Amino acid sequence: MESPSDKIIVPLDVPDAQSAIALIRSLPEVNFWKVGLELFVATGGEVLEFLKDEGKKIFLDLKFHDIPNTVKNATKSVLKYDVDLLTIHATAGREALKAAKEIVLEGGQGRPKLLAITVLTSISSRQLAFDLKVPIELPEYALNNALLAKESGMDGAVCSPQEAAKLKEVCGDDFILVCPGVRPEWAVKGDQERIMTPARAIASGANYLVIGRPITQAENPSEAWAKIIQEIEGKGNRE
Ligand SMILES: O=c1ccn([C@@H]2O[C@H](COP(=O)(O)O)[C@@H](O)[C@H]2O)c(=O)[nH]1
Repeated sequence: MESPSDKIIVPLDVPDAQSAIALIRSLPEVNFWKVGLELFVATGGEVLEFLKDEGKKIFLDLKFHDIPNTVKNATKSVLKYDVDLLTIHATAGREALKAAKEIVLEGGQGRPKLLAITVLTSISSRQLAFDLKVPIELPEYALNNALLAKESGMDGAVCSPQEAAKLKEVCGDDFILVCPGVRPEWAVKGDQERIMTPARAIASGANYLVIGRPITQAENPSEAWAKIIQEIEGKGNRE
């Protein structure tokens, strides 16, 4: 059985390879790292190669959102990095999602697993309705996007832990749910809108939690990591 530490993905939201490598070295207990837009735009594949050499798992969170042909070719370019997870916005549409899946299947490695972004965890119900003018409730919209992703061959979705239980129930156990928007009670929310504590997020059905600033910006990141693991194990949380 997977231990809580296998379920936590820590984002390398730093501006250069030097800072990324320092962070990776300072947290040897972390096995799964996320490389997102900030670091990938700055460094390309450099840190991905370092992570591979260190035997770490990689979530490449590039959140593709483009026409099918571009998503297909960008996914093809990702194959050379041999990463574990890759993200595409569900709102890129059915054809873009299917095109990405076809390219991964053609690659024959069974990787990366493809995850669709349902609704960014920084978006509130109010923003969805008033800024983005989406005329349905947020949980229903997230579920709709997850179902579109599943029908299009995606392996899973990125969602808020607040939507995880419903998405698991409807999309099934083998549909991987990766949840950012995770905040221990002692951490600040920052720009995240739809949050939940780590223990509750796991109990709600999240397969993986993405936890960044509560760990990486902590005075002692190793202690913050250990505290989160203890809270998930039920030793020390107040839930
Ligand atoms: O809906 C989404 C999709 C991706 N993210 C990414 O997760 C981390 C969260 O970091 P924190 O510091 O724990 O807020 C970050 O890299 C985002 O790009 C997300 O937050 N929400």
